[in-house]
Amino acid sequence: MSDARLTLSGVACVRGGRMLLTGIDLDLRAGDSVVLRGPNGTGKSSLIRAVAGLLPVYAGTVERHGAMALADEMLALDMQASLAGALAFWTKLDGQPDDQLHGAMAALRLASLADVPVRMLSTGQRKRAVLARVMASGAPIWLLDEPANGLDTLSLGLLDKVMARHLDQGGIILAASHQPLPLPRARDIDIGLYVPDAEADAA
Ligand SMILES: Nc1ncnc2c1ncn2[C@@H]1O[C@H](COP(=O)(O)OP(=O)(O)OP(=O)(O)O)[C@@H](O)[C@H]1O
Repeated sequence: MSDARLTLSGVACVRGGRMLLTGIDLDLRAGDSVVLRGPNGTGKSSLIRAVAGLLPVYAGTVERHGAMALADEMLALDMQASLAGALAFWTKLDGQPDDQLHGAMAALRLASLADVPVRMLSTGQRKRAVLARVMASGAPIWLLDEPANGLDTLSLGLLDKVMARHLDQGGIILAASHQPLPLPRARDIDIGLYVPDAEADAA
Protein backbone atom coordinates (compact mmCIF):
# COMPACT_ATOMS: atom_id res chain seq x y z
CA MET A 1 0.00 0.00 0.00
CA SER A 2 3.02 2.25 0.37
CA ASP A 3 2.58 3.79 -3.08
CA ALA A 4 -1.09 4.70 -2.52
CA ARG A 5 -1.97 8.25 -3.43
CA LEU A 6 -5.09 10.38 -3.77
CA THR A 7 -4.86 13.83 -5.32
CA LEU A 8 -7.65 16.35 -5.81
CA SER A 9 -6.84 19.45 -7.84
CA GLY A 10 -9.27 22.34 -8.06
CA VAL A 11 -12.27 20.07 -7.53
CA ALA A 12 -15.74 21.60 -7.71
CA CYS A 13 -19.03 19.80 -7.00
CA VAL A 14 -22.46 20.72 -8.31
CA ARG A 15 -25.71 19.18 -7.12
CA GLY A 16 -29.22 19.98 -8.24
CA GLY A 17 -27.77 22.79 -10.38
CA ARG A 18 -26.16 24.42 -7.34
CA MET A 19 -22.43 24.85 -6.86
CA LEU A 20 -21.68 23.24 -3.50
CA LEU A 21 -17.91 23.42 -3.31
CA THR A 22 -15.08 24.84 -5.38
CA GLY A 23 -11.31 24.84 -5.42
CA ILE A 24 -10.59 21.77 -3.33
CA ASP A 25 -6.95 20.68 -3.40
CA LEU A 26 -5.82 17.63 -1.47
CA ASP A 27 -2.79 15.41 -1.75
CA LEU A 28 -2.87 12.30 0.39
CA ARG A 29 -0.05 9.79 0.41
CA ALA A 30 0.49 6.50 2.21
CA GLY A 31 -0.43 6.89 5.88
CA ASP A 32 -2.26 10.20 5.41
CA SER A 33 -5.79 10.94 6.57
CA VAL A 34 -8.17 13.86 6.20
CA VAL A 35 -11.42 14.50 8.05
CA LEU A 36 -13.94 16.75 6.32
CA ARG A 37 -15.96 18.84 8.72
CA GLY A 38 -18.69 21.43 8.32
CA PRO A 39 -22.39 22.10 8.80
CA ASN A 40 -25.15 19.90 7.42
CA GLY A 41 -25.68 20.26 3.71
CA THR A 42 -22.33 21.84 2.86
CA GLY A 43 -21.32 18.95 0.61
CA LYS A 44 -19.09 16.58 2.57
CA SER A 45 -20.96 13.47 1.40
CA SER A 46 -21.17 14.85 -2.12
CA LEU A 47 -17.40 15.33 -2.23
CA ILE A 48 -16.79 11.81 -0.99
CA ARG A 49 -19.18 10.42 -3.61
CA ALA A 50 -17.44 12.49 -6.28
CA VAL A 51 -14.06 11.10 -5.22
CA ALA A 52 -15.58 7.61 -5.34
CA GLY A 53 -16.69 8.26 -8.92
CA LEU A 54 -20.39 8.07 -8.07
CA LEU A 55 -20.97 11.75 -8.88
CA PRO A 56 -19.38 13.67 -11.71
CA VAL A 57 -16.73 16.18 -10.72
CA TYR A 58 -17.90 19.56 -12.08
CA ALA A 59 -14.39 20.98 -12.36
CA GLY A 60 -10.88 19.88 -11.47
CA THR A 61 -9.45 16.39 -11.30
CA VAL A 62 -9.32 13.41 -8.97
CA GLU A 63 -6.31 11.19 -9.46
CA ARG A 64 -5.49 8.11 -7.49
CA HIS A 65 -3.03 5.32 -7.28
CA GLY A 66 -4.61 2.31 -5.67
CA ALA A 67 -8.13 0.93 -5.31
CA MET A 68 -10.82 2.72 -3.31
CA ALA A 69 -13.50 1.39 -0.97
CA LEU A 70 -16.47 3.45 0.17
CA ALA A 71 -18.47 3.19 3.39
CA ASP A 72 -21.46 5.52 3.51
CA GLU A 73 -25.08 5.34 4.58
CA MET A 74 -25.82 2.81 1.86
CA LEU A 75 -25.38 -0.64 3.35
CA ALA A 76 -24.72 -2.30 -0.03
CA LEU A 77 -25.25 -5.73 1.51
CA ASP A 78 -27.86 -8.32 0.56
CA MET A 79 -30.52 -7.97 3.28
CA GLN A 80 -31.73 -11.55 2.78
CA ALA A 81 -28.29 -13.14 3.03
CA SER A 82 -26.41 -14.03 6.19
CA LEU A 83 -23.84 -11.45 7.23
CA ALA A 84 -20.98 -13.78 6.30
CA GLY A 85 -22.60 -14.58 2.94
CA ALA A 86 -23.28 -10.94 2.11
CA LEU A 87 -19.73 -9.90 2.96
CA ALA A 88 -18.26 -12.90 1.13
CA PHE A 89 -20.03 -11.75 -2.05
CA TRP A 90 -17.99 -8.52 -1.97
CA THR A 91 -14.75 -10.16 -0.89
CA LYS A 92 -14.97 -12.52 -3.87
CA LEU A 93 -15.78 -9.63 -6.21
CA ASP A 94 -12.76 -7.78 -4.85
CA GLY A 95 -10.60 -10.84 -5.49
CA GLN A 96 -9.56 -11.13 -1.87
CA PRO A 97 -8.94 -14.40 0.03
CA ASP A 98 -11.43 -15.67 2.63
CA ASP A 99 -8.84 -15.02 5.35
CA GLN A 100 -9.07 -11.32 4.64
CA LEU A 101 -12.79 -11.37 5.39
CA HIS A 102 -12.37 -13.51 8.50
CA GLY A 103 -9.76 -11.05 9.77
CA ALA A 104 -12.03 -8.07 9.12
CA MET A 105 -15.00 -9.74 10.82
CA ALA A 106 -12.85 -10.61 13.83
CA ALA A 107 -11.42 -7.08 14.04
CA LEU A 108 -14.92 -5.64 14.10
CA ARG A 109 -16.32 -8.32 16.43
CA LEU A 110 -18.74 -9.65 13.85
CA ALA A 111 -17.74 -13.32 13.89
CA SER A 112 -20.54 -14.30 16.27
CA LEU A 113 -23.06 -12.65 13.92
CA ALA A 114 -21.86 -14.53 10.82
CA ASP A 115 -25.10 -16.50 10.39
CA VAL A 116 -27.50 -13.67 11.21
CA PRO A 117 -29.43 -12.29 8.21
CA VAL A 118 -28.28 -8.76 7.38
CA ARG A 119 -31.84 -7.46 7.73
CA MET A 120 -31.82 -8.44 11.42
CA LEU A 121 -28.67 -6.55 12.33
CA SER A 122 -28.90 -3.50 14.56
CA THR A 123 -27.81 -0.05 13.41
CA GLY A 124 -24.37 -0.29 14.99
CA GLN A 125 -23.88 -3.86 13.79
CA ARG A 126 -24.70 -2.75 10.23
CA LYS A 127 -22.21 0.06 10.52
CA ARG A 128 -19.53 -2.39 11.62
CA ALA A 129 -20.53 -4.68 8.73
CA VAL A 130 -19.95 -1.87 6.21
CA LEU A 131 -16.56 -1.20 7.78
CA ALA A 132 -15.74 -4.91 7.53
CA ARG A 133 -16.63 -4.79 3.82
CA VAL A 134 -14.20 -1.90 3.34
CA MET A 135 -11.50 -3.56 5.41
CA ALA A 136 -11.84 -6.89 3.60
CA SER A 137 -11.68 -5.21 0.17
CA GLY A 138 -7.93 -4.78 0.47
CA ALA A 139 -8.28 -1.29 -1.06
CA PRO A 140 -5.62 1.14 0.18
CA ILE A 141 -7.88 4.19 -0.13
CA TRP A 142 -10.81 4.27 2.30
CA LEU A 143 -13.61 6.78 1.82
CA LEU A 144 -15.60 6.87 5.06
CA ASP A 145 -18.74 8.97 5.34
CA GLU A 146 -19.69 9.35 9.00
CA PRO A 147 -18.03 6.08 10.05
CA ALA A 148 -18.68 6.68 13.76
CA ASN A 149 -22.45 7.19 13.44
CA GLY A 150 -24.43 4.77 15.55
CA LEU A 151 -21.39 3.15 17.16
CA ASP A 152 -21.22 2.53 20.91
CA THR A 153 -18.05 3.10 22.93
CA LEU A 154 -16.69 -0.39 22.36
CA SER A 155 -17.31 -0.19 18.63
CA LEU A 156 -15.69 3.25 18.45
CA GLY A 157 -12.60 1.64 19.93
CA LEU A 158 -12.68 -1.02 17.20
CA LEU A 159 -13.05 1.66 14.53
CA ASP A 160 -10.09 3.46 16.09
CA LYS A 161 -7.95 0.32 15.86
CA VAL A 162 -8.83 -0.66 12.30
CA MET A 163 -8.27 2.88 10.99
CA ALA A 164 -4.91 3.18 12.81
CA ARG A 165 -3.79 -0.20 11.48
CA HIS A 166 -4.83 0.77 7.96
CA LEU A 167 -2.76 3.97 8.10
CA ASP A 168 0.20 2.15 9.65
CA GLN A 169 0.07 -0.27 6.72
CA GLY A 170 0.32 2.62 4.26
CA GLY A 171 -3.37 3.15 3.59
CA ILE A 172 -5.15 6.46 3.06
CA ILE A 173 -8.38 7.62 4.72
CA LEU A 174 -10.65 10.41 3.52
CA ALA A 175 -13.51 10.73 6.00
CA ALA A 176 -16.41 13.04 6.74
CA SER A 177 -17.53 13.22 10.34
CA HIS A 178 -19.45 15.38 12.77
CA GLN A 179 -17.94 13.40 15.62
CA PRO A 180 -14.29 13.47 16.63
CA LEU A 181 -12.46 10.65 14.90
CA PRO A 182 -9.53 9.05 16.68
CA LEU A 183 -7.00 9.78 13.94
CA PRO A 184 -4.15 11.57 15.72
CA ARG A 185 -2.33 12.71 12.59
CA ALA A 186 -5.45 13.54 10.57
CA ARG A 187 -5.77 16.89 8.88
CA ASP A 188 -9.15 18.48 9.62
CA ILE A 189 -10.63 20.42 6.74
CA ASP A 190 -13.50 22.85 7.25
CA ILE A 191 -15.46 22.28 4.07
CA GLY A 192 -17.38 25.50 4.71
CA LEU A 193 -14.28 27.37 3.48
CA TYR A 194 -14.88 25.97 0.01
CA VAL A 195 -18.57 26.88 -0.25
CA PRO A 196 -19.06 29.64 -2.84
CA ASP A 197 -21.46 32.56 -2.40
CA ALA A 198 -25.11 31.52 -2.24
CA GLU A 199 -25.72 33.36 -5.50
CA ALA A 200 -22.95 31.49 -7.28
CA ASP A 201 -25.23 28.84 -8.78
CA ALA A 202 -23.83 26.64 -11.44
CA ALA A 203 -24.40 27.82 -14.95
N1 LIG B 1 -29.62 13.93 -5.30
C1 LIG B 1 -29.53 15.23 -5.02
N2 LIG B 1 -30.01 16.15 -5.87
C2 LIG B 1 -29.91 17.46 -5.60
N3 LIG B 1 -29.34 17.95 -4.49
C3 LIG B 1 -28.86 17.06 -3.61
C4 LIG B 1 -28.93 15.67 -3.81
N4 LIG B 1 -28.36 15.05 -2.78
C5 LIG B 1 -27.94 16.02 -1.94
N5 LIG B 1 -28.25 17.22 -2.44
C6 LIG B 1 -27.96 18.51 -1.82
O1 LIG B 1 -26.56 18.70 -1.82
C7 LIG B 1 -26.19 19.45 -0.67
C8 LIG B 1 -25.03 18.77 0.03
O2 LIG B 1 -25.47 17.53 0.56
P1 LIG B 1 -24.45 16.57 1.29
O3 LIG B 1 -25.22 15.36 1.69
O4 LIG B 1 -23.26 16.39 0.44
O5 LIG B 1 -24.05 17.45 2.56
P2 LIG B 1 -23.24 17.04 3.87
O6 LIG B 1 -22.27 18.14 4.14
O7 LIG B 1 -22.70 15.67 3.76
O8 LIG B 1 -24.40 17.10 4.97
P3 LIG B 1 -24.60 16.33 6.36
O9 LIG B 1 -23.65 16.96 7.34
O10 LIG B 1 -26.02 16.62 6.70
O11 LIG B 1 -24.35 14.87 6.11
C9 LIG B 1 -27.45 19.59 0.20
O12 LIG B 1 -27.97 20.89 0.04
C10 LIG B 1 -28.38 18.56 -0.37
O13 LIG B 1 -29.73 18.97 -0.27
